[in-house]
Formats: sequence, C-alpha cells, structure tokens
Amino acid sequence: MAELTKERSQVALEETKATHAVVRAPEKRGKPTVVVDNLHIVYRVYGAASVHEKGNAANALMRILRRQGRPQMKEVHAVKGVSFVAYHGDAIGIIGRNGSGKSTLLRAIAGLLPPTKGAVYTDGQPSLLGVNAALMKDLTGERNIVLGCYAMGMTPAQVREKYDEIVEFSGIDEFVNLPMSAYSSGMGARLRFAIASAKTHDVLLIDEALATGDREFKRKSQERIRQMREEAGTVFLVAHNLDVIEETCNRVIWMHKGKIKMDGDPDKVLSAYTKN
Ligand SMILES: Nc1ncnc2c1ncn2[C@@H]1O[C@H](COP(=O)(O)OP(=O)(O)OP(=O)(O)O)[C@@H](O)[C@H]1O
Repeated sequence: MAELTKERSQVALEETKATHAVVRAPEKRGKPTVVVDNLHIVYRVYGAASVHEKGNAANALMRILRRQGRPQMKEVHAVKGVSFVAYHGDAIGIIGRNGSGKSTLLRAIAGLLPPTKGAVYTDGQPSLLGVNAALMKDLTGERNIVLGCYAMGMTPAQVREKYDEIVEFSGIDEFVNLPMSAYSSGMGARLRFAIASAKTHDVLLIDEALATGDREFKRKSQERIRQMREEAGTVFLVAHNLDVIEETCNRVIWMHKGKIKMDGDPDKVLSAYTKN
C-alpha cells in the first residue's frame, strides 16, 4: 500500500512537472513528499439560505417553514485549482485572510476531505495536528497522552520512553492528573503539540496549534519544528501570526479566495502580503 502510494506520487510528480510548468522549485531540495495537483474542494451545505435572500428575521422564519419540504443545497468552492510540490525538509507556512481556504487545503492534504477534482499524493503518512484534534475532554492529560501516542501508532515501550518528555515539553506540570476539561485553551494546545511532536512524522500538518501558547512555548515549538524538519519530512503550518511563520518556515504559500496568490521565499511573500 505504502509502495503503491509512493509509486503513484512519483507518477503524479512526473505528470505535474509536465502539465504545470510553473511548479516552484527553489535550490537544495530533498525528495518530493506531497504533490497537490489541480486540487478543487467543494463543500455542499444543505438547508442553506439562498444567496439572494437577506438575513432578516422574516426570511429566517420562512426558511424554517420551507425546510419542511426539500432542503436547499449550496456549494462553497473553498479550494480552486491549487497545485504545488512540497519537498523533504520543507516547513511551509500557509497564510491568507479568513476563509481563503487554508484549513481546507490542510485537511485535504491530510486525507480528511476527498478532492472534488484533482488529486493529492503523499509519500508517507500525513498527520494533522489541529486546535480541535481529538483529545478527550473528560479524561486526564495522562490518559490522553497514552491514548494519543497509541493513536499515532507508538508501542507501549515507546509511550513509556516518551511520556516524561511530553509532560515536560507541554509544561502542564501537575495538571496532567486532571481532566482536560479543567485546562485553559493554551494548556490544551500545548499538550496536543507535545503529543503530536513526540513522534517522527513524514508529513506533519499544524493548524493554528501554536496560536494559543505563550512566548516561551512558541520558542520551544519552533525549535521542535526545526528538529522535525531535519529528522522527518515536511511540516505545513497554518497561522495568522506572521512572526511564527517568518521564524519557522523556509517557504510560504499565500492563499487568496481558494487559489494560490504567491508561493516562495518567506521574506518576499510576507512582505507582499503585509503590503496588500
Ligand atoms: N465544513 C464546511 N462546510 C461548508 N463550508 C465550509 C466548511 N468549512 C469551511 N467552509 C468554507 O470554505 C471556505 C474556506 O474556509 P477555510 O476554513 O478553509 O478558510 P481559512 O483560510 O482556514 O479561514 P480562517 O483563517 O478563518 O481559519 C470559507 O468560505 C468557509 O466558509
């Protein structure tokens, strides 16, 4: 299966090179890890209001009454023909305004959203680490560490080996014995990052997970991302905080209304984005 994916990604890479002459490839590249080929993602929202209706109370009531019949369906074209190749050792920041398609792109790379058109090929297993990653609120941090590590495919021996390091990295100290419902959002995010980064990932996708940490935690996580890039494969990072992107990434993709507006060197892309 892994071989098949590898083979397909190689084929896709060749095809992508042939059909998309402008795939950016800065010097000193590792091997390709992710190929996104003319990707389109369309969400279908059922029971949505028509775009022509105003959002007032009378229309809302009419919609509720009308819903007794067939629900209306609205399509949201969130990603519109995105193509790029990511390489081993890349840390790619994805920036863009709210609703530009950043999280959708990440979820599609993680294999959580099927492409409406086009394809995503990955060499290795992508892991998505998001602010909403599935940790169990009613369980203690300790339990979540163990479950999270198993979910990532670690063995009991590996979990025992990594446990202290995860608690120490997360900085949650004695809170590890309390249910996660007692954590602040920052503590939850730190624990999620600590768990996810305890394992070497082929392709790690991080969605705003660093947004809630404090300065010291951000520094530690940037260092950890750097290490992961060296040891593992490719890191994608969605963040609204441009400092985090600037300090962590070697490449930035700017999404605008579902399309790539710019892809390249962080200095150039960030300066064009902030002038925009
Ligand atoms: N589950 C969904 N169902 C329908 N539409 C969705 C869904 N998720 C996102 N969208 C729409 O897709 C578009 C892209 O959303 P997405 O969350 O990918 O943007 P984003 O750049 O990550 O935004 P933000 O910076 O606010 O997190 C938006 O128009 C959004 O309304």
